Amino acid sequence: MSSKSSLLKVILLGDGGVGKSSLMNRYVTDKFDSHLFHTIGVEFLNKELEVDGRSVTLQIWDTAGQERFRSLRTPFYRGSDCCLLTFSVDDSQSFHNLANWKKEFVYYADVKEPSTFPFVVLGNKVDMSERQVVSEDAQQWCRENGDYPYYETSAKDATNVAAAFEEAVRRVLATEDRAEHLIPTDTVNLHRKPRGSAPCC
Ligand SMILES: Nc1nc2c(ncn2[C@@H]2O[C@H](COP(=O)(O)OP(=O)(O)OP(=O)(O)O)[C@@H](O)[C@H]2O)c(=O)[nH]1
Repeated sequence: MSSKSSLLKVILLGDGGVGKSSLMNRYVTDKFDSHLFHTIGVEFLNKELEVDGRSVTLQIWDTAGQERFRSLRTPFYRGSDCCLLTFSVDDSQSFHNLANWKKEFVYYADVKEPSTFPFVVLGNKVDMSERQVVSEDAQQWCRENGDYPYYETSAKDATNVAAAFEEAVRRVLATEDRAEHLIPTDTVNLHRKPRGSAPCC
């Protein structure tokens, strides 16, 4: 890995029980617990990785999906570099609620340009035999909302979990690269002293 590592904050949002904590635990510790308790407020774990030759420390924030914990989670949205909107493929209501999750995030994270913010959508629990949400509907939602990448994951058997987090990192890095290219090179920095200048009278 190169010596310079970027710290990226990625936040997992979605209804209670869709598997946000399980996805974070699978990715960071490579473990799965079938008897997890509901998250209260937020928790986070760090993971170091290299994506396309760039070193990154991913700070993954797992939030409580239950409505009663809303006021405990929303203060942590600010400063997120990427948002993973998560639903469970065996729960159609969790899919229909994605729009509300996006809205809540945009408001509390104070996202200035939602159309260019890096969202990634995860349809979790694809190992379950009974589905309520078909891939085509999820893909269509992603297309209509901003061409978001869509990953069908299973925290239980690890399907696509690493791929989804790596895509999140790629999206953030691509957004940052675009922003850097947009900074005009002929701007004047008012805080920088001219080199070798005499003290002002
Ligand atoms: N079969 C299957 N079960 C899963 C998967 N991911 C999570 N679960 C189970 O679903 C239940 C809820 O998982 P959590 O990870 O606690 O869900 P959460 O979204 O963090 O829930 P809140 O903390 O309430 O927001 C647990 O019993 C998990 O074991 C998966 O990919 N497949």
